[in-house]
Amino acid sequence: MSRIWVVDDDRSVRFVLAAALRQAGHDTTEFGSAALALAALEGASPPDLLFTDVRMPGDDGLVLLDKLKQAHPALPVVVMSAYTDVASTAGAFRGGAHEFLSKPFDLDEAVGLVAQALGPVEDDAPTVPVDDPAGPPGAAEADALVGDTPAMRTLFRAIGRLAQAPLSVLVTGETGTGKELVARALHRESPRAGRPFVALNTAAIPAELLESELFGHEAGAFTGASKRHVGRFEQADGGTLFLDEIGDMPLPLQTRLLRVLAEGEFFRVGGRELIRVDVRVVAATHQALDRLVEQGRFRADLLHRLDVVRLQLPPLRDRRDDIPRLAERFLAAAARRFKALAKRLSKPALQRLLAHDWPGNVRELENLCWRVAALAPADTIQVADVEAALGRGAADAPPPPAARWEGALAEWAREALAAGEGRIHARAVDRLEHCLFEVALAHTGGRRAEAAQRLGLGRNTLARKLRPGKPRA
Ligand SMILES: Nc1ncnc2c1ncn2[C@@H]1O[C@H](COP(=O)(O)OP(=O)(O)OP(=O)(O)O)[C@@H](O)[C@H]1O
Repeated sequence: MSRIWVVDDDRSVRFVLAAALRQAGHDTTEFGSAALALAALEGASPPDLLFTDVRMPGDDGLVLLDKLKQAHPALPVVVMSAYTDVASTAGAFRGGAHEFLSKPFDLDEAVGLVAQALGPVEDDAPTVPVDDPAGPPGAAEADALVGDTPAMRTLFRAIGRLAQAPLSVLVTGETGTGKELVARALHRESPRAGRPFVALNTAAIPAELLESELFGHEAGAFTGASKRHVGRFEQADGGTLFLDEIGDMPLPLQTRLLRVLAEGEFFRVGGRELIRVDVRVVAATHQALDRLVEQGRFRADLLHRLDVVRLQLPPLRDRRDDIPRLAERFLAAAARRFKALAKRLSKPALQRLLAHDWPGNVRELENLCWRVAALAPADTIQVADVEAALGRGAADAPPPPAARWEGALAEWAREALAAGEGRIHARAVDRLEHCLFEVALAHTGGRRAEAAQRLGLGRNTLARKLRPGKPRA
């Protein structure tokens, strides 16, 4: 039985939610305002989970969230709101909300969230369908790594052993091979399992926000920092911090991370209070970090610090024998979600799956299974269904690198034009050259002649362009 608090000024919402939670076996307490909940916290231990409305007289739900996160960073808070715009959801998640529930919400969904939040992994584990007539799989089953090939058995043993040791782990492997799932397993099986698992994808956060995302900031630390923000390191105190795509971390931040890992303490951005944390870091990358070190894009000493133990995940094409079981698992999950009987693969359809190369690895297989589960007309999946789904999959495959930056450039240009900015062409060319020169010089260890040659530029041209005073966007 878990202790759950419900904070909402709307008595009827409080009433129905608390009743549903009680019916699910939880011990619930209701509060009509943030102040009442905070007052109760003074004398009592915190609940296991708290639901709060956003708009309330007095302190609103986001202020309450902020205060709670300062006092109890590991407490999962579910923010409820009738206003589901980006500002509300972003505000809630920036404040460290565990989940955002749009009002009116389904009571089963709210109750299911509790099970998900208080399961062995405390963070944003994939949602388990709560309305499953056959009973939802436990979080452990939903998160379990499927694999029976020698490579995976070796991996599972390593995870079992490593989970107990307080060592940093570097998980490497192509995209979609299950790096995050491995990090979660390391946490779930570790003595830290009762504490938070916090994940941060370094590549998904703009460089200028990354530092405050990791280490937090004080109110007024920079323009727009109106409130104190508790960073991921603090949120993960006592638990595990999963740093995905670590190869994309900008160099200055790598230096800071290295220091924090060495000393176990840091200041929030703009802060004076020294924060001590006990965090196990699991980092992941799909890039060859050793190559990035050679190119001067990744600090060798940080690599050594993170790479105490390395877990290399095999691409799916190197463990094709796992494909049938994985497909079965994903088709069963889709069937549960669609409230239907699981579809089966015909022999030729399975052969087609086995023959595919899976550049997107397990994630690609998972997506394909969901597509055929939804689209195949009969209970038995035919090879034509797989072909059709693979065809669509190709369109969803990640674009080649050049197309990726062209897309980003187009987006930048659209925004600049919309904002009425000037000198767009000159600024774009300037940035493009700056980026090329930086990478080429890093690649050649600062040797300009070689950098020019590799770029296909004359030596003098490069020297001229690198001359100080050249306008920069
Ligand atoms: N061994 C596995 N058993 C079951 N499901 C798996 C396995 N490996 C991966 N998956 C599933 O495939 C999807 C991708 O896995 P995950 O996000 O862990 O990959 P990743 O390597 O971290 O990807 P990326 O590098 O793109 O971040 C997830 O939905 C995950 O649940």
